[in-house]
Amino acid sequence: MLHCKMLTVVREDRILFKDLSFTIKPGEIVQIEGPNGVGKTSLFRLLIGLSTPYSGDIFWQGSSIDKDREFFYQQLLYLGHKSGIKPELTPLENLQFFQTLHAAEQDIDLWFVLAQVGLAGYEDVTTAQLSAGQQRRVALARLWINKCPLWVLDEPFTAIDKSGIAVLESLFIKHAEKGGIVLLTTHQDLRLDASLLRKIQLGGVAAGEEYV
Ligand SMILES: Nc1ncnc2c1ncn2[C@@H]1O[C@H](COP(=O)(O)OP(=O)(O)OP(=O)(O)O)[C@@H](O)[C@H]1O
Repeated sequence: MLHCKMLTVVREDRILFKDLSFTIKPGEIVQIEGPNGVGKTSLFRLLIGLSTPYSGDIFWQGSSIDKDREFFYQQLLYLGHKSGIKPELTPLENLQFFQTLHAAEQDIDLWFVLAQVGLAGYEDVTTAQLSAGQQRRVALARLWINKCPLWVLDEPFTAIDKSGIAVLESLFIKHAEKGGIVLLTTHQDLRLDASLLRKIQLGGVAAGEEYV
């Protein structure tokens, strides 16, 4: 379970959000919503330890993440605006690299994974030569091989076409069914059934959504 308690973030003397609290249970897919600049990425940066809140705390499995950050990071897969892939390596080598460095499935067929993200036939091409969407797909392929329960995905669908988004939505459902958590931001309209997707609105209240 992920619990954010009374988080306040200030940037350049401006309060982005104040006393933000929410809890996400295993099996939930949660979209943080809000207009450009409202603080979605800033919230995620708190989660991954790239910045600290002005006040408040974040709890994972009942303990403050400050108490055992190493444990928390082992449980967390983060995908940010920058894909974190190595352009000089092939898609296959990128996944092998990820598999070696992180808690990842070792027995999974990486050719199968690359086919899942629509990169069959591109396994051995230098990633730098791929299109923007294909490069993003290389980064997203990590979702198939990681073993982390908590996925924090900042705009995962950037440059991804409609069929790619549908494949990812199915993967999110599978992850949630196994007790995982998907926390994401996107400006795309998701096709996930409303019963499967919880929305948390930053910076205002929209109909049918939750303001925290
Ligand atoms: N390190 C920083 N120093 C100063 N200001 C910052 C810093 N990081 C973010 N900000 C400001 O905080 C605000 C929120 O930025 P953030 O990236 O969290 O928004 P966002 O909701 O993710 O936006 P978008 O939908 O455009 O991705 C912006 O006005 C940004 O300029």
